Amino acid sequence: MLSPRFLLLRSAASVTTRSFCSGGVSKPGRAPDMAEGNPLLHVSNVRNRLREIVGASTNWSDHQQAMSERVSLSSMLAKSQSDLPAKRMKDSYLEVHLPLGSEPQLREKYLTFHNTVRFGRILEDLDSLAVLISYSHTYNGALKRSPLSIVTALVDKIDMRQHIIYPDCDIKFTGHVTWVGKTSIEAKMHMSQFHNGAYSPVLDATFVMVARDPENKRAAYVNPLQPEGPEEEQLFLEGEANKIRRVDLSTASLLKVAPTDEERKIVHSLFLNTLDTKTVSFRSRLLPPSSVWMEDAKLKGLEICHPQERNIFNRIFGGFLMRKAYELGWANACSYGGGRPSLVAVDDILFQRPVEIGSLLLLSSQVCYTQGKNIQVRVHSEVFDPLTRHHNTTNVFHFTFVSDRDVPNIIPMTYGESMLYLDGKRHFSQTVE
Ligand SMILES: CCCCCCCCCC(=O)SCCNC(=O)CCNC(=O)[C@H](O)C(C)(C)COP(=O)(O)OP(=O)(O)OC[C@H]1O[C@@H](n2cnc3c(N)ncnc32)[C@H](O)[C@@H]1OP(=O)(O)O
Repeated sequence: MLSPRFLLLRSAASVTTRSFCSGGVSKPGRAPDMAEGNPLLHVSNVRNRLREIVGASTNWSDHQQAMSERVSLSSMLAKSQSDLPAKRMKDSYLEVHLPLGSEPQLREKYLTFHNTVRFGRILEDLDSLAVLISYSHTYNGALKRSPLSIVTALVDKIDMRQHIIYPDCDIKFTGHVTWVGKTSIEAKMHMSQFHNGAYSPVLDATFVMVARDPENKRAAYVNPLQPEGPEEEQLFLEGEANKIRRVDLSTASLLKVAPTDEERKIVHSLFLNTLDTKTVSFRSRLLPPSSVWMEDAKLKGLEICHPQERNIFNRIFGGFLMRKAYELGWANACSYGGGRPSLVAVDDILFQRPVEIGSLLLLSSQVCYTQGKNIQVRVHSEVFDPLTRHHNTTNVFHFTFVSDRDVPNIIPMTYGESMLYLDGKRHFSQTVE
């Protein structure tokens, strides 16, 4: 679904003759709509808007006061979903600009050493946008503040449609709600970049957001969604199918059930390939040529969760967690493959529990599956409480990278590692399907 305004911008963009983004061209990658000062939502205003919607504090010292003010909004929550008016997809449609071409001072924050765009920053922007889209869907003009606390539950999928993101070309995000349950919302977003005189697609993302009460303690109803026309009906049906697929995937998780017959054969064949034929022993294992033991393909990190990284509900911002996990995963893929890997897909990032401010966040990345030039990386994050010494998983992230060369085969040694390998293979197959 495209709004008339979006169509107008696309046609304006298509008349320019600028060829490509390079440092030598004046005002490279500056889209006409940005150049003419079109008053569209600037990426840096998304978070300010979110703060206004929920009444979040701008100073950490005021956060308790802001939180207690929000508690009083509980009485504004709907008692059932049918008490809320149905919304259309266009009610939540948003278009946000990241003018890297028009605003050179903005580039610094997004720039990598290799003169590409930091994908971790894009993940942060997508997360904020998904939240704003969800608030647009649940907007109630009669209320000054929204009583809902909308959090990211899952990044279902991010498909890269091109690997290069230019650091000096304007970027545009668009998106809207495509499906709702009772308390959950699916938002689809698209990112495109102004290049060769027109916007071309860079990525498609699907996030699932969950609405909670003002204290973020229990689920809260969201407005139903009324699709209009066959295109929107189709999006809604896909959302329904996505929900069923997620349930099926979680039911078939290798943490709950045994691998399939075919998967068992794969694990056994990997095992046989590592046996030392000279010793006829189950215990003596040899690494096959051009291979790496899984144990040797890990990279770990620690984050101290400072107030600066808080979200509007005074927990750690999901986008920050994604950025940190992505950068660790990328560094691991980089050191594993020996080249500079590009991201192919992000899938199934699960936000299992919130990360409190002040937490010690342990991030652990593992290359878990390889095929040709492809590297599948899993990043696990957990908070560690130094007083109780308890560890609690908060997130699991899955990233698929492609290297510029063939990479060594990753080989599991233990049964647990074999399950990680199969899980990685399942995720990889999903992304290349
Ligand atoms: C100021 C600058 C920053 C501005 C940016 C603001 C951005 C704010 C966004 C964030 O940063 S959020 C931070 C990252 N996310 C989190 O910390 C969430 C951590 N996870 C949780 O708190 C819980 O796991 C969660 C609330 C997501 C789910 O809790 P429950 O498992 O108890 O949920 P419940 O069983 O009550 O189900 C509620 C709904 O969620 C759905 N759900 C739960 N887990 C899901 C999942 N994994 N995938 C899809 N849907 C899921 C579930 O189907 C159901 O939908 P329906 O009512 O529509 O049927």
